[in-house]
Amino acid sequence: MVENILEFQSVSKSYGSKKALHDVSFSVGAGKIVGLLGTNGSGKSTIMKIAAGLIQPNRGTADVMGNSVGLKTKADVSFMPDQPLTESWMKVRDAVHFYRDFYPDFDEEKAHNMLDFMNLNEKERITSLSKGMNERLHLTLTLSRNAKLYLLDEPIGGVDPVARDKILDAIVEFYNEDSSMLISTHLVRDIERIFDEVIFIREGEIIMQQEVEGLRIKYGKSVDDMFKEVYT
Ligand SMILES: Nc1ncnc2c1ncn2[C@@H]1O[C@H](COP(=O)(O)OP(=O)(O)OP(=O)(O)O)[C@@H](O)[C@H]1O
Repeated sequence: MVENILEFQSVSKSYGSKKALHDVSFSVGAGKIVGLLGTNGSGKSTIMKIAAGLIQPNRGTADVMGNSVGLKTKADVSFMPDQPLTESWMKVRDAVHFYRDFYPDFDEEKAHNMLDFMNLNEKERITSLSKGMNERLHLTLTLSRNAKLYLLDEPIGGVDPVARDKILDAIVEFYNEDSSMLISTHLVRDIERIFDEVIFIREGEIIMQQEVEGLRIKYGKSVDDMFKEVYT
């Protein structure tokens, strides 16, 4: 069995002359939910896009299940980008069918159950959904694949605090424990309860990877307290 589902080793990435990641190394173990925490522009989305195989690092290696990120690993990875992938003409139902036809590992029954849980109407047009409802839909589509690794980029940025709790419950409930999850966010306090481990990133560099339990015991602090301390 491969121990690390995702592994970055000394990854650097620049956009033109702008450095986004510098010598980034971390891993996501099997069965773990890991928070990727950092302020705006710290490099979270860049990490997600590299892991999803959408962009290439300039230096270093990124592996999923022991394979270098590429065509082969895309089948193991379900990515929820911070911008929706669906088309404006679609109804919720069309989006589900689109994913079902596109991904062989898509579980349609799970999608219907999750849509119910999320209070989403399958007849609704995607263009008429609010930002928060759109996020619920994309989370549903992303989690309804039977993937090894789920990458969620800011999954709760657009939803109100009450709905956030519901969405986190959905992540925990519908998450398959044989797989792993990397979730980027700067809304640390709202989401920290679901993390096994957290990674702090600042200006393109990893400054800490720690088990949440360890953090509480070693420093006597919540992840949110630690986050505020590191970033202010
Ligand atoms: N396509 C691009 N072209 C040029 N610079 C970019 C591009 N994408 C990202 N950057 C820069 O790279 C750095 C990291 O960006 P990234 O989007 O990875 O951060 P982030 O932590 O996801 O931020 P946010 O929380 O605001 O989404 C930022 O300085 C950003 O301006």
